[in-house]
Amino acid sequence: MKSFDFDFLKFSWASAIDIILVAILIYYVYSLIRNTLAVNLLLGMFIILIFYQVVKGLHMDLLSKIIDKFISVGIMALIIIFQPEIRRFLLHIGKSTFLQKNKAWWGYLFGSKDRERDNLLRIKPIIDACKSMKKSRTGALIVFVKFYDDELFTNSCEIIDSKISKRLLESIFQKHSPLHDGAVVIAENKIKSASCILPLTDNDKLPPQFGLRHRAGIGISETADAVAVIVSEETGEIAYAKQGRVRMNVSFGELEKLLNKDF
Ligand SMILES: Nc1ncnc2c1ncn2[C@@H]1O[C@H](COP(=O)(O)OP(=O)(O)OP(=O)(O)O)[C@@H](O)[C@H]1O
Repeated sequence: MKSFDFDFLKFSWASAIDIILVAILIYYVYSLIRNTLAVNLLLGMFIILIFYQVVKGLHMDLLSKIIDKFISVGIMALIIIFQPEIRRFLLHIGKSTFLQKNKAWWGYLFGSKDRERDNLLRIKPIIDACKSMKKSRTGALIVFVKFYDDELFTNSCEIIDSKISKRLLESIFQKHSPLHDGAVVIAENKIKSASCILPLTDNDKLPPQFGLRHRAGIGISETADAVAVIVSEETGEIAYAKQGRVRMNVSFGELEKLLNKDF
């Protein structure tokens, strides 16, 4: 009689590490795609995979061949569909490395006090502009990126490349300015461009009051390593978008802390 092979039940340290790493990977993927349409896509794939296993188990050759072909083409399709998530995932891994996380060490080696002071100086005009735009109910969308990606922004943007200033931000967003439509992009310590058309998020779980400005702010935080500050024209409320998630009603104290951390 044929005996069962229980070899696969042998458990080693390598298996334990393997399981832990897979659990961490699943957690990372889940936290990146949570509240996005990618969850539905992943669920759809999962259902197809289960169906494939059932069909294969029942030896339904024709159907399993069709699904097999579909899956092999599907891998390419998945890379295209999940391109923003894959990009974010890789950026996230890069940003979470030991040296990146321990900025104190970088600062110690390369003069953190100066950097902190520079940071506050650079953030202050933005906070002041937001305060005044909130008061005057001027809608604004400001995107912060570490490195300006020509491919992502130059198509629709008006290049500015100027020092960050409160009055410049206010005049860009005031209603009669020809540049007020779209987003301002701040990178490398400069107002790089204005009037930028950004990709809109297709998240269908956002509150109904979110219009295009909010959707564009959230959209760019999903597709690029960017954060966005949104000043609502309707309510004057400040929102902060990061990694596809949005924080509403952000106070100026919080905004300063968030920008100091992320920008
Ligand atoms: N794809 C886009 N990229 C950048 N900015 C955009 C985009 N689409 C719309 N906007 C900006 O959003 C403005 C329209 O905002 P809308 O009223 O739809 O937004 P909202 O999210 O409801 O915000 P508010 O509370 O300010 O009304 C446009 O005038 C334009 O400046």
